[in-house]
Amino acid sequence: MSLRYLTAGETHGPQLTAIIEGLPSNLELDFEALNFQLQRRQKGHGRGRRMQIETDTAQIVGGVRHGRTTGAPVAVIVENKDWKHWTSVMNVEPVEGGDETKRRVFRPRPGHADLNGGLKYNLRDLRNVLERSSARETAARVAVGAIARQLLGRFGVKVAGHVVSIGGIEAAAPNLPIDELIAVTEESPVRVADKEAEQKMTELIDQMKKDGDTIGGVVECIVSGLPVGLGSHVQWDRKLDGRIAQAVVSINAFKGVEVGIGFEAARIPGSQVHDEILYSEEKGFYRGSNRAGGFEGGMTTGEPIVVRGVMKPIPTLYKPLASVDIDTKEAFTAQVERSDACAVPAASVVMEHVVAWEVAKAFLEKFGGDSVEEIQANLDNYLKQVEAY
Ligand SMILES: Cc1cc2nc3c(=O)[nH]c(=O)nc-3n(C[C@H](O)[C@H](O)[C@H](O)COP(=O)(O)O)c2cc1C
Ligand SMILES: C=C(O[C@@H]1CC(C(=O)O)=C[C@@H](OP(=O)(O)O)[C@H]1O)C(=O)O
Repeated sequence: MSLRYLTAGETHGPQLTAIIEGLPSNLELDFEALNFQLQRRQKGHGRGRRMQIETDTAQIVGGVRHGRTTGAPVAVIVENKDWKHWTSVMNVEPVEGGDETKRRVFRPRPGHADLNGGLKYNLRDLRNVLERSSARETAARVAVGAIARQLLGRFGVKVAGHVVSIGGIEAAAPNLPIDELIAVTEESPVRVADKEAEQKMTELIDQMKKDGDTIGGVVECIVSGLPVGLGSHVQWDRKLDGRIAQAVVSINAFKGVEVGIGFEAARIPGSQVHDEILYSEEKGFYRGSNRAGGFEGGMTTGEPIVVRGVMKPIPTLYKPLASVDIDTKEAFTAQVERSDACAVPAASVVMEHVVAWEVAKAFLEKFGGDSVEEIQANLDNYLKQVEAY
């Protein structure tokens, strides 16, 4: 059975829930490390007041005993502390003129899921769409991805992310060894590899906030320590670069993805794009560069995976854009919900975790076994085969 998960839960409901199926047994989980990833997702300049209310922690309520997976489905819960402020809004059927109607959403926000969701599901309170389309759900995805990350870590695979640009302000290309990129701390939970650029980004976000506006950016994720041959060229839905692209664009507000040099490849000749093949006794086959971002033919090359994601500006604007009242059909400005001005740093953490998930899934497809020991044996056997090739 391949690795899979589902999430459930509303942003102002009691909790988010995720069920993971297909994890091997005997994976030792580090709960502190898991919660650290959740806390990183809450940080970064530009987040709104909600993040001061929440202190995200994962409770594992199934599939783990004595700190180790048993092979059973793993169930994870992340509570919404904000729930207590929303219980009546979420539970009481709105009565005309009653308190609950005040939170009804009926002037959809351009850029959010409000209007499409309302039309599609025939819902006249667009809160029913908003509650699930909110990026609050990404807390559950980070919890799930943090477990995938620990599974990969067990086999020496490392995942790191950083902010490349915000509003066109570019941080210098990091060129940091992955260990330094990973070395995020409590004080600096999200990596911007260039302090001067980070300061300018902060000022831009503050300006946007003052103007009632929002701003997006570009984030990058790197995965190192992978063997050649995860994913496959033989069928479209087995190409791992394609699967990662889908996962990245599935993150709320992500509108683009690049693998390796990405769009730059359209501007320069092939001689400057493709990575030359080299061989040495100690390394085996390797590449002189990694412009391909770790992929050829939908399979890993053995070089680090490098993917970038583009996040559009947050849709909720405190100075709202034009919209239409769904009852009267009159022109109005869009409704304003409490909101972030910029969530690019947080989104870089989300991206690390959705990528970690896809890589872990492909890793288990290749080396699958029911316990980590069985996977290790399969991996060792394959590495021997590659070495002897
Ligand atoms: C970490 C994170 C935080 C977000 N915070 C907000 C927010 O506060 N307000 C908002 O309107 N959108 C926010 N978004 C974006 C919306 O969730 C997203 O634009 C919406 O679900 C519509 O989906 P789409 O943009 O992918 O089409 C956030 C996204 C992420 C990844
Ligand atoms: C709750 C989170 O992000 C939320 C994502 C979000 C949206 O519309 O996507 C809107 C805001 O929700 P609220 O109105 O409750 O403040 C963000 O805070 C989170 O990241 O945990």
